[in-house]
Amino acid sequence: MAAPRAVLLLSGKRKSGKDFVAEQLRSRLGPAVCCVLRLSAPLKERYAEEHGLDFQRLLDASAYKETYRQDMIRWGEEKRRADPGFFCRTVVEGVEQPVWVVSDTRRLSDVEWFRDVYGDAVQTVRVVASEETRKRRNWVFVAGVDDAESECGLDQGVAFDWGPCLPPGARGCCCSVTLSCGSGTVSCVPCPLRAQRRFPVCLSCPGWGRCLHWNKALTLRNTRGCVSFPGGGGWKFRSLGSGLCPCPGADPPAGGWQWREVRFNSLCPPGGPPAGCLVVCFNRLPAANSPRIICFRSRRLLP
Ligand SMILES: Nc1ncnc2c1ncn2[C@@H]1O[C@H](COP(=O)(O)OP(=O)(O)OP(=O)(O)O)[C@@H](O)[C@H]1O
Ligand SMILES: C[C@@](O)(CCOP(=O)(O)O)CC(=O)O
Repeated sequence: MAAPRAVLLLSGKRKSGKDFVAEQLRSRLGPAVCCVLRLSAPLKERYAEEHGLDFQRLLDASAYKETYRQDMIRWGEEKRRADPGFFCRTVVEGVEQPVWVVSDTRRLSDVEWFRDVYGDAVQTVRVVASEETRKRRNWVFVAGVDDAESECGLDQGVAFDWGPCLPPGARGCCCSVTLSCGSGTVSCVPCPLRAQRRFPVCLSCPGWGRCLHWNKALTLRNTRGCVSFPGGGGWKFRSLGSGLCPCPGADPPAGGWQWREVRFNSLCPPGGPPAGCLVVCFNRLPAANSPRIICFRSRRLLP
């Protein structure tokens, strides 16, 4: 088996479109170049065998699959406890194409396995759809599934290489922002990424966050005039109040945060954004006066 040139690990909530995106990639690149790997395929196959079910029906986006999801999760987690790399090893067996798209990465242990084995070839991709869209695709919240590791295992802890909020043509990020509060403490923004509920994201922790309520939580001053929103009239950055972040010393300083430097780049600098930067990626402009969606990717704590 040849080593892959690229391994794209797709993750995202149920009905966000992971399989759809994976198929798009495969059809654009062609089956000789790209193959779609599903960690859940060997899981579903064995589960179907053991439980006398229809394996093919567990593979598609059907109600049939959803009936068994919770029990498949339980069953798969038992297997993973015994051998965390079991499903990963099984899906890569005999694959010859140079580009692999793993369409259902759900757990940190899966990301770690691929990174350990394939190193820099691995790229993490977050697929995101709004709750409304997912509902239109027949998603309904199920306790024990949507609030469990299977759905939330990668909400934190991975700084995704690719996200949903890049403007057309941008790679990596569309602007980078350096934050300083003068005292070196960290700030947090409330973030509804997880099931649209507000939860704290610490800017010192790597990972993607998304702030839908920018007026309440995060506003920016567009110092260079490179990015503007219709009807916005400039951006401000406000104090967020306290009690949002679990990290010690995380409260914003008196008077709120200030910008030390704001850089807007159309492309990420080679090697990624400078250390200590908060990388902010802006979604396509929404209609005037609708809530702005600001996605950000944080790096490390600023000095
Ligand atoms: N961008 C899109 N445009 C149109 N339809 C889409 C798009 N993305 C997904 N869909 C449709 O939404 C449904 C759910 O998508 P998909 O199965 O890819 O989601 P998923 O994230 O893989 O879900 P699951 O976690 O349940 O496997 C499918 O019927 C798919 O065709
Ligand atoms: C049981 C499970 O593999 C089902 C995944 O199905 P799908 O990717 O939504 O088609 C989910 C999990 O492993 O947690």
